[in-house]
Amino acid sequence: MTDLSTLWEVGLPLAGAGGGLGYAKVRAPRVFWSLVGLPVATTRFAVTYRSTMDVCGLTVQPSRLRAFMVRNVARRPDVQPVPPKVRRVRASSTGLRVTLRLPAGLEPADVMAASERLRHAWGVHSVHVTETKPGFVELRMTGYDVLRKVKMPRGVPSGPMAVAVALREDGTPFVRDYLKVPHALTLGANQSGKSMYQRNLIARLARLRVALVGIDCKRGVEQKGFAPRLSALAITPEEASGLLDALVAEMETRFDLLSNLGASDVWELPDGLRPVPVVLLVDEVAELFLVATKKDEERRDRMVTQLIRLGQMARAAGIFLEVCGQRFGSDLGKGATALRAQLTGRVVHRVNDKQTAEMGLADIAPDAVVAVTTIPPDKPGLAVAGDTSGGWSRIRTPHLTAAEAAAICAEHAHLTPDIPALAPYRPVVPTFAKPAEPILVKPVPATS
Ligand SMILES: Nc1ncnc2c1ncn2[C@@H]1O[C@H](COP(=O)(O)OP(=O)(O)OP(=O)(O)O)[C@@H](O)[C@H]1O
Repeated sequence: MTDLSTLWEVGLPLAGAGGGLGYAKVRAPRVFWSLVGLPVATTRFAVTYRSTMDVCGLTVQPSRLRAFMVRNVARRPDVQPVPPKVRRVRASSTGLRVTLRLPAGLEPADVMAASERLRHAWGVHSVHVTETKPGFVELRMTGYDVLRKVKMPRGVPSGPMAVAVALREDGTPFVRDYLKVPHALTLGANQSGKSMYQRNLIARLARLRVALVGIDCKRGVEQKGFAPRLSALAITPEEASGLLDALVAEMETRFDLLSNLGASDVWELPDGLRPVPVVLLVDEVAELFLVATKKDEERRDRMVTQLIRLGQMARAAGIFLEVCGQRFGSDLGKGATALRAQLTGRVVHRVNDKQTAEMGLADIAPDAVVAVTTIPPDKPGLAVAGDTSGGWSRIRTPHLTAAEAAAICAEHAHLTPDIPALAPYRPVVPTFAKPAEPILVKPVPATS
């Protein structure tokens, strides 16, 4: 029997009567796309490429030399407009990727502006346009909504600190590369999928040679399950304050080492001398800013200062920040916006108001703010990821239960590095006592 949960809506281009191409929406398994939709869409692309580019306004007038050759050598009276040259076509389980060389007179923005027209012309779910190098663009076409049920593509991202944590709507993985973007902020309302994002991140990082450090002031409800793979965990604001002090001390020790060895960055050191990279995961940053008494205020100010110091300097020492929260504006308290400015990787899930979306994205990718406000509540895990280049994309994490993530952490517990400065915060991993062996009593007959 067909499992209805695996059915996908596939735009299936059909050859209609009279040679015209029709378009039918059918409910079909995802594999159907690979078996039928993809070959049909590829053929349709190949057959209609020139005419589609022409009607979508993506052709230019031929050069004089070309026009001369067409008329006098090929002996054709009409000289056709020239579309971009197709340099490469690659098919994948989610769609097609086509590399185009743009002729003089066309720019990537022209192709981007026509992407909606191309999508309809070829009957695919989406067409995304990316400039790969000057003069070249890549059309990424997907045959169905890849974010509906996320399946990560195979293959590992390159780089010692890079993990594929979610899928982009163009079918490519969203890679969190700490060497490119050292610190990041994840925002979202209740039930928007923030914990799922962190869970995926931890599950991927757990496999690398990296120390994971958690701050989860909700008494550890989110992060305690990952204890076997955590080098340190703080579950109260008091512990968080001590842990941040310890991390700053560790950063200073690492700078002493760099200075003694004449290096400016831990990645310049040979493998044997390089301190293990540390990723600090803060579950709900607002908890660190909350104050009830004057004494709390001092601790809060100290913690925020330490976080800002880590944000400003820790990258070179191999310490990276991954901060999560519902909101992150100046209303949190002193130092909030200074800290936010250090967290340049931004992932914003569904939020309760436009203002929160602006807190997350307005300073780095203003166009993305509107995209955040359109995230529907019935699609938890869907988010908008922005980067400092002003670009942004819709992403969604694969579904991963807390138990699955905890199992991955337990499996990779042997990779957990010991960092002496953080030793007082190393979580105690609960060991469950083995049930006692049942005592076998030899039955004695009642009559004996
Ligand atoms: N990528 C996803 N795919 C499918 N379901 C998801 C995804 N992300 C989150 N969910 C579901 O949405 C619900 C809320 O997710 P999650 O706990 O991560 O949200 P949250 O933002 O951390 O919420 P809170 O702030 O209340 O803790 C969960 O039931 C989870 O299973």
